[in-house]
Amino acid sequence: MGIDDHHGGSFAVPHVLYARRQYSAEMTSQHPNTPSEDQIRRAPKVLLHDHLDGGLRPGTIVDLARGTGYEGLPDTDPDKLGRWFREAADSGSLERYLETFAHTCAVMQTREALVRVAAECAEDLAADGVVYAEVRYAPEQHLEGGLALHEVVEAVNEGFREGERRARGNGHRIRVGALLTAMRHAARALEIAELANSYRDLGVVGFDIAGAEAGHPPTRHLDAFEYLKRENNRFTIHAGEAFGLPSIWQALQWCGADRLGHGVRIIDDIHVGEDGTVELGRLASYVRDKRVPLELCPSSNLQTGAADSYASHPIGLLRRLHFRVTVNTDNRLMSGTGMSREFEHLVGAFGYSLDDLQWFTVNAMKSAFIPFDERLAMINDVVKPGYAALKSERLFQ
Ligand SMILES: O=c1[nH]cnc2c1ncn2[C@@H]1O[C@H](CO)[C@@H](O)[C@H]1O
Ligand SMILES: [Zn+2]
Repeated sequence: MGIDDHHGGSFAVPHVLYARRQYSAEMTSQHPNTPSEDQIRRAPKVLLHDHLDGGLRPGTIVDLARGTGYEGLPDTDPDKLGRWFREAADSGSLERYLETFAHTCAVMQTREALVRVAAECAEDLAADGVVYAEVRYAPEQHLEGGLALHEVVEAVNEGFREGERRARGNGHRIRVGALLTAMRHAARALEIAELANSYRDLGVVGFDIAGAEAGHPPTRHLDAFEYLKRENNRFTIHAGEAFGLPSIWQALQWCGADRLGHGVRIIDDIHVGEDGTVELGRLASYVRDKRVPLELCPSSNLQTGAADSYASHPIGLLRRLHFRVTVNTDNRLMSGTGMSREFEHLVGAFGYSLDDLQWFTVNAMKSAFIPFDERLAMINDVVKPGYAALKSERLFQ
């Protein structure tokens, strides 16, 4: 059976792979480099795909709703509200998953709210051991309270700086860059791309498009991507999540995306034979040969129906085939997750070692949109020493 024989939006990975993976997971569970939960939390982590409006603390949503008079929340008890988001997002469809953002966006319409949410985002990521993050949001979704687009960007930037300061005060180091997202069903992509360009070197490191994928091809926003290329600016595109190879192909070959948001359905172009031999189609070969970064988000994929389980998530095969795989949270609130949690799921499913987690982290740092010399310094001076210190712990046990 081929990997592209999928039903109802999920992928069937051949049994031969399951069997082999389970065997190797058993073997590696005894491996001295298998990290504990505490080590995963302390490991330096790099996050490239995280939505600001998908990561609010439930208590903050309740506070902000009370302050602004928003009465649409499905619950005002923070614990119950958190559970509501996770369950409502667990719908098996991207469109239904996206409906939950109406509530978070509703309470993010003032300068104060945006500063607070951004500051808490940086603080929460830092407390989880994230040292570098690119956090995205759609400025056009935060104008209902009368803010102008540039005021939204400045409020979020102020929040990120405040969160970085607070994190430092708590003994954590983090650096956060913003990605400005345009909504793919709307028609403001060029305007948002121009906004991203005018705030480059001022806290904004790139551009993205998001929203429902089926029926909204990225080529609709070609003018925005061509503009950014002319400006030598960088962008990622949500592609290959709820829709398959044509979306990935357009994002890369028509739009010129530097990275793929998700890109998980590249698996449709990879054939694994009964005997375990692997054949890559032209597009999958291109993605691997050109080292196109895949911003994979395992928990999010389980909720939107893009994958069935962690153990059968295509990340296992893509990592084995040395695609430029990165691990991401997508929406921490809707998935009840964080970077440590995503790593824990993968360690549980695939028996990954600290070396594997370092590999994902170095991949992510290499693929970040900050300048090359800074990426290199983050890898050599922060990521590698951090993992080396963790790996050395077993010598003293
Ligand atoms: O996984 C996803 N796929 C596509 N769009 C998404 C995903 N997660 C969030 N958003 C969309 O991006 C907007 C800006 O952050 C969110 O409001 C949500 O509509
Ligand atoms: Zn996303």
